[in-house]
Amino acid sequence: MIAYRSLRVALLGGGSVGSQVARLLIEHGPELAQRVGAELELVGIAVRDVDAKRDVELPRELYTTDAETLILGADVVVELIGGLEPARTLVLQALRSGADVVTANKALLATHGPELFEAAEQVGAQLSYEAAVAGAIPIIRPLRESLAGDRVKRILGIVNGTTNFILDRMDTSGADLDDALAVATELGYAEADPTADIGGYDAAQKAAILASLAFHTTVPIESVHREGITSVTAAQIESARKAGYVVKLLAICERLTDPDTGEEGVSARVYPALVDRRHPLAAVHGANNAVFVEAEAAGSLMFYGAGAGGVETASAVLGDLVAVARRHVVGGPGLAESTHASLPVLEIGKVITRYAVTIEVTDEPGVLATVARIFADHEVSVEQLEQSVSAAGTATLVIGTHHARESALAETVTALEASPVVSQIASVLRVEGA
Ligand SMILES: NC(=O)c1ccc[n+]([C@@H]2O[C@H](COP(=O)([O-])OP(=O)(O)OC[C@H]3O[C@@H](n4cnc5c(N)ncnc54)[C@H](O)[C@@H]3O)[C@@H](O)[C@H]2O)c1
Ligand SMILES: N[C@@H](CCO)C(=O)O
Ligand code: NA
Repeated sequence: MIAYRSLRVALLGGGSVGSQVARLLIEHGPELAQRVGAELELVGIAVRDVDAKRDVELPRELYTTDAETLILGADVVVELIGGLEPARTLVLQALRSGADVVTANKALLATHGPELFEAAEQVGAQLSYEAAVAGAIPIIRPLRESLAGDRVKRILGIVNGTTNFILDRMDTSGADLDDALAVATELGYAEADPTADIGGYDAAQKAAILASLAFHTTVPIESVHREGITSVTAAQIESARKAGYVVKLLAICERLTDPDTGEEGVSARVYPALVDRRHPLAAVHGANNAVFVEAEAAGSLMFYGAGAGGVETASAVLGDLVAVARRHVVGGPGLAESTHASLPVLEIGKVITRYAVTIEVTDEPGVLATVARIFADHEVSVEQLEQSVSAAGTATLVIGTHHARESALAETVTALEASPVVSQIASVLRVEGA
């Protein structure tokens, strides 16, 4: 029998993820000890209510409501409370005491990441967060370690399971947003208040985390352009399907050249976009997540799987826990967050992508020429045009553009709206993944 030293693990939060982390830590204790070279001793679980009813049965004496005392003397603190406070204060306390911290808290990292990483670096502790983006899917460690020698050009992520479920349901059944959301709620994917998911806030937090890591640059959550799925209609999805596209809520992190200065910058943005049905991201169904990474040398890589779920997310948390525990055994400082590139984060107007614009026009001679002139006047080049006669005297035009600057497209749309030949702009969607 090998006599291992023991590492004290304090768990903050015993909910969906926390309870599974605790269960697996207890059940797989001996095996994990061998992998780490030290025993992982779960010293307690901080919760709001010790007597709350729980799905996972664990020894009652593990529970406490006193998180501050629990973290004293811990070697590793696992934060699974969620939200900004008290999570921020507790994580800072833990790091300043020299403990390593593992968290799944995307809101905390996207909002207070720099402060927390600095606190960790000051004492040589490590802050790990694989579970914060795309749950069980390994994406943080691949970006941080496997691709550390490469140059990431672009990340296209389906990082919110609830909205992917809703859009997929709309695509496969023809349902409208409200009906698909109702199914997502019934099946337990969507929260009672679905704003964070359908408003794109959750995906924007993940975009900020991914962009910071991929581009070695601090990307504040405020600089992430965010549009949710609330205005996506069944009609948009239907016409996308007919044209060979699917609508996906994408978190996009991209290295690009500032069109005004010629200097390198980055963009982080979240919006529903058209994706070609032949693109690997189009095959991501239900509540699954996938992150498509394009790197200079590695080419295209896709990371796919369960982006949420208590036990699935616990897998990522335990992976981090084993890694930081090994470091405790071996010694040496934790891996600091790299922000050396410090690239400017460019506003949405400077992004260059493709667009599909659907407009309703009066069906008269010269209308097409007028519309084409508006695009040309704003230097937006038309790649494809499809016309169908919708009702007497009106026609629907679906115009696909070549790559164009977002600000030029916005000006084109404003000019179209003001034109007497245009009765309505039915839809403007970006086309991504090409
Ligand atoms: N559930 C998922 O599928 C999933 C996926 C990825 C990431 N995450 C992240 O994991 C974290 C935890 O999520 P969850 O779904 O397990 O949450 P949950 O609501 O199920 O659990 C939260 C736990 O924290 C405890 N808690 C709340 N306030 C507290 C306080 N002030 N002091 C002590 N304990 C307190 C609660 O008692 C509960 O045990 C969040 O950051 C979440 O974003 C969750
Ligand atoms: N609400 C999130 C959970 C994981 O962050 C989702 O739907 O993907
Ligand atoms: Na992950």
